[in-house]
Amino acid sequence: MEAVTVQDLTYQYRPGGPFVLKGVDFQVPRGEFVVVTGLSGCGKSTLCFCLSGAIHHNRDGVMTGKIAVNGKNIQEMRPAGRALEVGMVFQNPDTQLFSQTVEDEIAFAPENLCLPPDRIRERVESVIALLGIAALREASPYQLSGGEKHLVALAAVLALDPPLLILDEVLSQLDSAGKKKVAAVLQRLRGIGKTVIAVEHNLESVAFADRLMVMEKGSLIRFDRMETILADRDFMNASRLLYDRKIFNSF
Ligand SMILES: Nc1ncnc2c1ncn2[C@@H]1O[C@H](COP(=O)(O)OP(=O)(O)OP(=O)(O)O)[C@@H](O)[C@H]1O
Repeated sequence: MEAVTVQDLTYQYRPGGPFVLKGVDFQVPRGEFVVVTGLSGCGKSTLCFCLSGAIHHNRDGVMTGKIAVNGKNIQEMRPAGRALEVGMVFQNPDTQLFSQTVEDEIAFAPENLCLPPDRIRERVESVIALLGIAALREASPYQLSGGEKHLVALAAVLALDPPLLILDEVLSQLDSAGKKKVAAVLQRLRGIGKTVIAVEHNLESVAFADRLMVMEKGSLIRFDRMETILADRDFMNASRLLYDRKIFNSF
């Protein structure tokens, strides 16, 4: 079964307003790692909000089309059920961090699901180990750097073990060592069968992805194997995507 099926998706932030997404159609099979890219303002974050169901918080918005996650219509799912199917890390992690300590932040969602205390502890410890953030355990999420906040938001989402992860520029605020570390974690997540849809501007750190989705002005203009698009010099130049010349030249 497909992890995600999107059919003729359109979105306006207000009735009669501009179409920020225009007839977007795609499918992502389970276990695939997809990177979404495109120039600023082309609709990547809006697509993420739609895929995660979070767009429902914007009451003025008008969404048409269909989104199915693991065969279930995302619009018809309750928030608790949705959180078990899809986890999203927002571009601005401040919007999703609210606990006193990093440990509490990670434990929050499993506690809300009323998991037994030993299973909560087990999940907290396993994501702390997976992301290598033991040193941040007692820290206040508000006092972390932008990159650390993204890591903690990712940890909190992983604590629910959702099969689909939507990541909106989680690597962008990390230094190059941090990028490598988190990219390795993302590859590991793919290795354990997670489906990942990750927005990134700079393709260098995510060159391991299976497929690349390129958006332009609310439309999906290309969705193909990562290496195929990177090797298409005319397309890369015309679409002004950010790439590292060393990678570009290696294809
Ligand atoms: N809350 C909002 N209300 C109205 N318009 C919005 C809102 N959020 C985004 N937009 C508009 O929707 C369009 C797409 O924005 P979006 O944030 O999805 O793009 P993006 O590709 O993620 O950009 P970036 O790479 O800069 O994060 C832009 O024109 C933006 O101004």
